[in-house]
Amino acid sequence: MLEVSHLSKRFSDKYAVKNVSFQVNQGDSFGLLGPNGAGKSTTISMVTGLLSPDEGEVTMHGKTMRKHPKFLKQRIGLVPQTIALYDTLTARENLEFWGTVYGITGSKLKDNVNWCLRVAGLEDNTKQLVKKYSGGMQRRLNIAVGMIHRPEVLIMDEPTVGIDPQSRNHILQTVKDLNKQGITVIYTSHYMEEVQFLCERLAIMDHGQVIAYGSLNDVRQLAGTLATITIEAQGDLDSILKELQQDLSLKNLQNRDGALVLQSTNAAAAVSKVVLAMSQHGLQPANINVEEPNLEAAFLHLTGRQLRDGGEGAV
Ligand SMILES: Nc1ncnc2c1ncn2[C@@H]1O[C@H](COP(=O)(O)OP(=O)(O)OP(=O)(O)O)[C@@H](O)[C@H]1O
Repeated sequence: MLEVSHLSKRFSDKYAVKNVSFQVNQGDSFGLLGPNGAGKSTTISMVTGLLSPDEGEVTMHGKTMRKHPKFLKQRIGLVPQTIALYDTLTARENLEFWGTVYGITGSKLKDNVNWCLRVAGLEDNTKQLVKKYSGGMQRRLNIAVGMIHRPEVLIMDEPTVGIDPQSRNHILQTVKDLNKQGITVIYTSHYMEEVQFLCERLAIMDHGQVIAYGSLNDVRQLAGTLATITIEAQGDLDSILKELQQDLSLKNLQNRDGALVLQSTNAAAAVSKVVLAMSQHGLQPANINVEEPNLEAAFLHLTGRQLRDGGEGAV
């Protein structure tokens, strides 16, 4: 549906984006993950037609941004990193203003405004001036403004930067709900937890280049790390340990103080195998804990660096 192929952009003689390619399918929730300065915003600016690439092409439904900018811009919405609202207007007035900028008028404008207010969860606050809104509500309205022309793809450039954890969780849930309603989402972030929570497919960027690309599971497992599963149960664990050791997909099985500990590349399948074996031996599993390999480990493996310093960005 949306194809980014071999995009490059230089500022002076330095590459901000170099040979970046990825594909976003209809209904995807696609993540663009990378540390500050990786080239995410520059990529997004080219995908939305705000910046012309030095090389490469952005194509949607077979039409290129270079030749058909209007066609693509009508189908792409952008939620910028900074809040772009008039705080002396109400939410409805802000949406009406941005709607007219897109050339939408009359009953279509009214319908679109009402739809945006509903999906952003702001229906009860339409008459309040935006300057009276909390930071989280302003962020939600900022998202709504990006959707006023009802785009097929909504691109979000780090929409949770600088907001409190409660508002962040609300925004993440809003994005998830929008995607469930069929809106294709491209979500950029330097928080791996957000991308893990929201996205099924992703590209990791570093120093202007895509260094990993694919499904969340594929990218997570680039580091080669296995999920670690711990299942506590009362009873004779040693007898089922021997049986489970026959299954080559279950690795490093141990009986550790009344808990079965094992590793696997497919945690869900492993848990159901162990739980089934336990119930066949009359054991009652309790406290199942799965530690999945994560994107942080994949980034560390690929670059030798941490994606972030830690502390921020917990979901
Ligand atoms: N207009 C510009 N002129 C010169 N250099 C730029 C310009 N825009 C971006 N850059 C540089 O290009 C590189 C990529 O920046 P970009 O903003 O795309 O990264 P990012 O991944 O979005 O990071 P952030 O989250 O900090 O915005 C950085 O080194 C940045 O300093």
